[in-house]
Amino acid sequence: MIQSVCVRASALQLPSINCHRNAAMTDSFAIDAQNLSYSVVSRQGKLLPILKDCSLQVPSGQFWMLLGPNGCGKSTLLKILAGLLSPDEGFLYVERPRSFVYQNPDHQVVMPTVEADVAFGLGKLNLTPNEIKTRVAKALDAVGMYEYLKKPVHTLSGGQKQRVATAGALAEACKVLLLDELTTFLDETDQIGVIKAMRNSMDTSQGITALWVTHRLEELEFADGAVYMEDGRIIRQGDATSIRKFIEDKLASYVNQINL
Ligand SMILES: Nc1ncnc2c1ncn2[C@@H]1O[C@H](COP(=O)(O)OP(=O)(O)OP(=O)(O)O)[C@@H](O)[C@H]1O
Repeated sequence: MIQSVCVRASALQLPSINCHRNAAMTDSFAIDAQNLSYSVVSRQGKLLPILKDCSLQVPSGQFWMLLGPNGCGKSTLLKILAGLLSPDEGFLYVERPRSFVYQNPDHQVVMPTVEADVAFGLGKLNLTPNEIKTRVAKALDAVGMYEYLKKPVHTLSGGQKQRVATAGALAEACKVLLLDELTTFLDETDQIGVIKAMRNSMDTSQGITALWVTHRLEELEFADGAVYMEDGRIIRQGDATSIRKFIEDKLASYVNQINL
């Protein structure tokens, strides 16, 4: 079964995945993953577990973040939620359509102008030219980029490209946005611009759920909830304030240990 994932960059072959929706469990969650495991086989033929028994639930309409140390499995989990990788085991429900936005801003934008880029994914939807114009304008407005409508994309900063990519997903009326470390390559001003645009688009577009992978604790200020991972496992999930405190306490205890 091919998944109906809106992927912005060049056409990707999506693998098949077992998804069994259980309505009773998932009604209030746009993302509901239970006991997901994922392994790869090394060149030496050894099985390397990457995700171990991961369960998470993101309520519909909320903006959540996924945090954890380098290599703990955040991107792998996000790709499974996007349907780009298949888990070995577990139950998975993600509301459709869903869209995956990549980390590198230069991999996001594919058309010569902002307007054409945001309209890029709409071709398949059988819309009239007026409907396309309205969707593009609304999506660019949500991310604070409407005045850039006619600009060539090569004149945009990294953060502006990320906002245009996000607008592309919003224009396609995606229900779930999966955002992989959008602020990694950005300077501080662009980083704040992208996250504020994301928060604003969540507040102005109804019914969208987003999961945002980040390393930056300060970004939790913009989130409703968060998931913290370590070594392929989900350690904790909950409201953004309590997860921030949990991670800060962990960091403080680590610093204390190395100062002893
Ligand atoms: N195809 C693969 N083959 C071998 N190892 C892999 C493969 N994909 C991921 N890994 C390993 O799995 C672990 C998790 O990778 P992943 O990219 O999901 O982590 P991450 O938390 O997103 O890391 P980062 O924060 O550094 O981006 C890493 O140790 C990575 O090297």
